[in-house]
Amino acid sequence: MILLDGKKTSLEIRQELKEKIKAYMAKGHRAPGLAVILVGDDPASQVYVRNKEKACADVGIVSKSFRLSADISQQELESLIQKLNKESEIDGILLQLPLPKGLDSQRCLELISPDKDVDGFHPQNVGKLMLGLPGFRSCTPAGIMTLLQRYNLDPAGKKAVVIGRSNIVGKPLALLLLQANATVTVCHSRTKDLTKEVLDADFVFAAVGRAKFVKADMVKPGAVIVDVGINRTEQGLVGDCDFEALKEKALAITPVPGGVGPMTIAQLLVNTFGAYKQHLDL
Ligand SMILES: NC(=O)C1=CN([C@@H]2O[C@H](COP(=O)(O)OP(=O)(O)OC[C@H]3O[C@@H](n4cnc5c(N)ncnc54)[C@H](OP(=O)(O)O)[C@@H]3O)[C@@H](O)[C@H]2O)C=CC1
Ligand SMILES: Nc1nc(=O)c2c([nH]1)NC[C@@H]1CN(c3ccc(C(=O)N[C@@H](CCC(=O)O)C(=O)O)cc3)C=[N+]21
Repeated sequence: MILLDGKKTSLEIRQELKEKIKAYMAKGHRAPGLAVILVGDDPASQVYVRNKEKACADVGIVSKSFRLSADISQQELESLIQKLNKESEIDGILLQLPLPKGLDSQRCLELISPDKDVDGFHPQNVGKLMLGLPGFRSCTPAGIMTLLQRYNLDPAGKKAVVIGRSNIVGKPLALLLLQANATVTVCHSRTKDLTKEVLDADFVFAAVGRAKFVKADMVKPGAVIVDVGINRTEQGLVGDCDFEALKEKALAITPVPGGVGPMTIAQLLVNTFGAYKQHLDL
């Protein structure tokens, strides 16, 4: 079994990025800048935002965090986004999701300038993904594709099953796999015979949000398994896949923690550097 080590791979990517940013700064350019907006006090979101800040500092991206109270108005949040859109030293804007009730996240995401949309959530970037045009890609799916590439696991011509169809993971992941020439099936809560679909797959991607949802008897021996799930249980952080049972059967598998999560953060840094280079060229 090959352990797809997202932690290690993300550190390699971060090291490479650090060198590139250093080279830009040595030429006299400003540092790249990322604005992170966190509304409310959801503990999980606070952990992610802290991890993102640390990762930025480590590679030389200046991160500016905006921690707003849960009772902020839609209007106030929109004004902050509009202000950040205009700031020349801010290359990327990340609005941590989910937002507290009463705030319209879709409206906010559409307000973020597409050239600063390092999360790849703006309809313009989503459309570009659909068309196969260059643009920002959602960090989790893009990070997963990079992880597979670094382990020389090519889904071209293979059967890929994605469980989950969210706008941030399942749907964009399915499009990236299609672009990589996989034959893609997307499953969800209304899928009739999930086991039958998953048993057929050479590559299984689980983004469901239910602890140990994918069991060993659901997958074909020799499949590649990518576990996106982050579930906080009494036994700690658990993925959507039953890792202990699946590791015997899989050709390769991602752990949780230490798999997809760190790759998501590395991709955010890569996207921010991409936005920075575009902004310097303008
Ligand atoms: N590691 C990382 O970087 C990231 C991890 N995550 C984690 O990944 C998981 C998924 O996140 P996200 O995509 O945002 O989740 P959502 O809750 O938005 O989507 C879950 C999907 O799973 C489907 N689903 C639910 N129950 C079943 C079922 N019984 N059978 C088949 N499909 C089912 C849903 O179907 P339907 O559409 O029909 O309701 C839905 O499409 C979560 O654990 C989240 O914490 C998320 C983002 C990044
Ligand atoms: N605008 C926006 N963009 C996002 O990309 C976004 C978001 N909102 N909202 C929430 C989800 C979730 N997400 C994760 C990122 C890193 C880890 C991560 O680093 N996980 C570590 C463990 C961290 C821990 O201990 O909790 C790991 O898997 O090893 C997990 C989940 C990004 N998301």
